[in-house]
Amino acid sequence: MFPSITNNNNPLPNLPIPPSICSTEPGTWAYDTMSRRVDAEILQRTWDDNQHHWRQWSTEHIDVIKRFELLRNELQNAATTPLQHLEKPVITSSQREKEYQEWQQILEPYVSNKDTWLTAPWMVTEFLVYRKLMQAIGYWDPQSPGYQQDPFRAQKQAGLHSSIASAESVLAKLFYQTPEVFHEESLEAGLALATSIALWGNKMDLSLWPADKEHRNSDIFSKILDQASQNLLHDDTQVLRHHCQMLKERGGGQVDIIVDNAGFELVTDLALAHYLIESGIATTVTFQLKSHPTFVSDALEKDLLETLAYYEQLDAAEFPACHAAGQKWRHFLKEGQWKCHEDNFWAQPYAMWDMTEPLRSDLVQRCDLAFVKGDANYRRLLGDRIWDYTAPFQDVVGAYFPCPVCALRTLKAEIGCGMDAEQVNRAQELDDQWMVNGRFGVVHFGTGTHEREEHSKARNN
Ligand SMILES: O=P(O)(O)OC[C@@]1(O)O[C@H](CO)[C@@H](O)[C@@H]1O
Repeated sequence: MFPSITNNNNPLPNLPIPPSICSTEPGTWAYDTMSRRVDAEILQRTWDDNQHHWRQWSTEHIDVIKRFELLRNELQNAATTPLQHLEKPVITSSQREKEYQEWQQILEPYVSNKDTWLTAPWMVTEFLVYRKLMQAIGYWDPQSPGYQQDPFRAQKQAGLHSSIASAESVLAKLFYQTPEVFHEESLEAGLALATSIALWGNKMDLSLWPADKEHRNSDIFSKILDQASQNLLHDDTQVLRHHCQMLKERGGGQVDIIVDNAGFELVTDLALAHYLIESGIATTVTFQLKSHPTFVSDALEKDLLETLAYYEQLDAAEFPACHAAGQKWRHFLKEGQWKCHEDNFWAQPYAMWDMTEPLRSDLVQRCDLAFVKGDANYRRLLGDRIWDYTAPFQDVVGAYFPCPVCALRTLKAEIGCGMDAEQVNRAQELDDQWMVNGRFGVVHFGTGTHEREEHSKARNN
């Protein structure tokens, strides 16, 4: 078995690497996703939202509808359709060439092995759906009417607009009802609240909970936050607090947020980033974002900028906390306290121990703490492999990650580590869907490889 698909010399987990999750077992979430859900729910909804444009777009140059239907057809026959390499795209930059070559390398073992959409690792096939969708609409082809067009735009906007009541309540709670949290020396209450908001924001994922206008006026999120502590299956908030305290005492560090979904979850990440700057934990927060639309709601830089623009123009009388936050966020961005970075790696199925360059070296040399948001990113932290649920997070992730890392994840896939056996038993007894319905969450902290300390020691000697 090959633990790595890039054959690099990156550090690996500290335990033997278990097999990958595939989508061959009926009754599992992976099987349901790849044999039904991506086609019948996700691509069907994408069709409903886009068919009007696509009918107009199909030109002699690119038949979007035909290519979209070919993809759907493959997925409708997922059990018998072997994976194929991607079509050679229009190469407009060295970045595009690199991305294409990386996909060739990712797919090669499964194409050679004649694996199908179900027998290849789930992580690879699920990311491939979205990569093929981008190719179908000509997302990178300047001649295509689909060039740089986000097929999930309507759903992302609905997510942003429909969650405004929840956002107003949560931003008021963090920034106005408890202003002392910013100045508190111990970081006790503020960090716990800000991370809890960002963690449970991950529950509101559009691919599972399609947004609609009906919810605009209801504050669903407060109820979720009220149940937060009883639904945590592992909580490293205290260890995280010690690390953040150290950063604050050093005058603030460079903190990254490896972002997951646009819409409400992104607002909760912006709230966390806001807290990190104002509390003095961070001098800079870098948002690590996807380089193309994927997994329906995953955020790109343009989604973050649209969110900010939407919040700052909200009526200050109706939504005072959202409006004020929007203005503050604009200031952070303008002053360089917030930065955005898109990278192909975040939209690819590599295990995180196969992180590509120059991203990995950047995290080693620059980043003092990376928050990793959401389920799909967490799956990649674990290489989407079947670890024992009780395997320590430090051995699985902390041992190889290029910098100190904190995962904030609600459970939406049958995978996990770092949980006490009693907590796993409790969740199993309470809910037979405990691994996939987003009801339960974890806060995990890992030290990372300490390469940065080693580099600076070597420099100083
Ligand atoms: O990353 P997120 O938004 O928290 O969750 C992504 C997700 O909805 O997609 C996959 C199934 O399609 C699972 O990893 C997970 O359930």
